[in-house]
Amino acid sequence: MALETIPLPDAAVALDAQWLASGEADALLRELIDAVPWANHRVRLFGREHDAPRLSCWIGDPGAQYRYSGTRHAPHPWPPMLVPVRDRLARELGVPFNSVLANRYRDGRDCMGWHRDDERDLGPAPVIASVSLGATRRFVLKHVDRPATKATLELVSGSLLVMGEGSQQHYRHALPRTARPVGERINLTFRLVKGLGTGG
Ligand SMILES: O=C(O)CCC(=O)C(=O)O
Ligand SMILES: [Fe+2]
Repeated sequence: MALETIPLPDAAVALDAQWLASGEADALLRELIDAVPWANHRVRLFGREHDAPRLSCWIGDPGAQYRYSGTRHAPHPWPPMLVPVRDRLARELGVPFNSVLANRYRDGRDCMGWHRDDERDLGPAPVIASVSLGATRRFVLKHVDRPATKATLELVSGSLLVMGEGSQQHYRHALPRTARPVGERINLTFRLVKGLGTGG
């Protein structure tokens, strides 16, 4: 693993452009397209509900619930091909990830708006491991208090982006839409949901 630090104040962010070999990344993309029950999640924007511009699936250990649009959702069980990926990330990063949000961007119109992954269930300083498969897409980070402090990263197939301490507290991130013709992409954000089984 060759993680390179992205120099951003107040946050530990690192990128390994070649965490998976390209053949491995291609195979995983194909397998996940078939194995995952992709669905349109609903998102709330300015008080109104819309279909998110992407397909998603929340995957994890039983009890690793996920909140969106004000509702708690039970996780889909781990598809077998994600288990070695999760275990390798846990080993290399020292974080016992128990869930992953899988997002599927069918083309350049699919995207994700500015947000933070700062759900209370992830604790005050979550480490999020983001694995990208398929088409290269642009990923942007912007400091919450200083909008001039930002970074633009090209997330290629097989890359691993680690958003560590401070990254959710001090930055927002987004995956903008693009008019360029781009193929399909899957992104996997591995997370550690705390307090499993407490029901709180
Ligand atoms: O698709 C990406 O690279 C970003 C996904 C993301 O930010 C998320 O799942 O919270
Ligand atoms: Fe995110």
